[in-house]
Amino acid sequence: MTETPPEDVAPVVGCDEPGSFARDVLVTRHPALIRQVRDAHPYTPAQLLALDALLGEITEGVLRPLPPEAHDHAAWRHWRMGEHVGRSWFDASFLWAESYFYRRLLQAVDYFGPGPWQGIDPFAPAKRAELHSAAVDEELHALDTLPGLSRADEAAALIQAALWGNRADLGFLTTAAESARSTTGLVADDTDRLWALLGAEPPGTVAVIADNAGRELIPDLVLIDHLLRHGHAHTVVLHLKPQPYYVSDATPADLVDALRRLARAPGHAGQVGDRLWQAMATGRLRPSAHPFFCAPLPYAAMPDDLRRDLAGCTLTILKGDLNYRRLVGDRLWPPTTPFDRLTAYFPTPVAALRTLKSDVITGLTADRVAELDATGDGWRVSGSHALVQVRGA
Ligand SMILES: O=P(O)(O)OC[C@H]1O[C@](O)(CO)[C@@H](O)[C@@H]1O
Repeated sequence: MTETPPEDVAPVVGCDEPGSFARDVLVTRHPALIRQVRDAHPYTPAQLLALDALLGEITEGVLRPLPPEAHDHAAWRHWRMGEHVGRSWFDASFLWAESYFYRRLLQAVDYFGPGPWQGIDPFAPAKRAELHSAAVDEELHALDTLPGLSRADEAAALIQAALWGNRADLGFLTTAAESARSTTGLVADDTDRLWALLGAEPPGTVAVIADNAGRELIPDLVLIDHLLRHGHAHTVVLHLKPQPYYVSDATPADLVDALRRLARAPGHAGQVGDRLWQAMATGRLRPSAHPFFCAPLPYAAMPDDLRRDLAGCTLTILKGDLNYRRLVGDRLWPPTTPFDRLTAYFPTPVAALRTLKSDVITGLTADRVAELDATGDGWRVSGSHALVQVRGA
């Protein structure tokens, strides 16, 4: 029997449904973020005016285009900006509206210049405060327990740390109630399959598509050190965002800050930091920041150069909620839709490590979904649940 391809039936996540999670992000989080950014730096009258105009536009107005002189105007035209201009923000898909929101926020604060504000990350104060917090001190100190663990226990601990590190997302924490929620469990756990894929001989190149800086990137880097050190990868390509995005997403500047924080830490964390510093110098850890990582599109639409770059890798590890949405297409799939089927297009085997912070979910059994729904705790969006899902070769 042929099954109906799920692509034909699953709607793209939109923002127009009253009471939906996506609509709430636009109605509540984006205005809150603009207010936060307003106070982040000593902005000029023109920048404050531009931020206020953006606030008015996203709440009551219609979507406006990027200025024609913007360096990426052509890219956004290609990404269908024209179709959205003059319409309500709520008419756009969730993925498109969020991505464009962050681009316009950077425009308002002159991030791309020219001028003195060029390259000043509006989210840097929040990222920096987190990176230098007592919580990170404690997490770095906790790494001193790793040398006492067996290789298998260390591997398991590092996957858990990288997985739950995804919960530390500054955008997600805009609403205080959410930060208070506790974690419960994994809705899917393919960790064994992940390690099986990482056992390739000889070790090849592993791609890691990073998510957040600071408290998420640090455990990611510790995992990367483990992969390099124990022969799971000869080289790791770490894909970062080329510009500030979704508040805390890691840019190359955030990678540098995290490496410095690790390298200057006492104990085991410092040793990890030194090794990674060295791995950067030898090219075994290679950062990359392709513009497509800030595009408002699913990964199925990735450009050929990125596809070619990834295609040489033995595995791609994707961190976080947004990467998961882009991986499976940001559609409201029936949750039992096979993850393998939806990710078959991806040029390498994939492993998604994500805490659940939006409606999209795939690859579960009907019983598991019923069980989760019965808890009534908003398991899809609250960040209380996580998953490790893997598609092999
Ligand atoms: O940092 P992550 O895990 O990608 O999460 C970002 C998530 O936050 C949101 O921007 C808002 O909750 C989601 O749309 C997005 O998927």
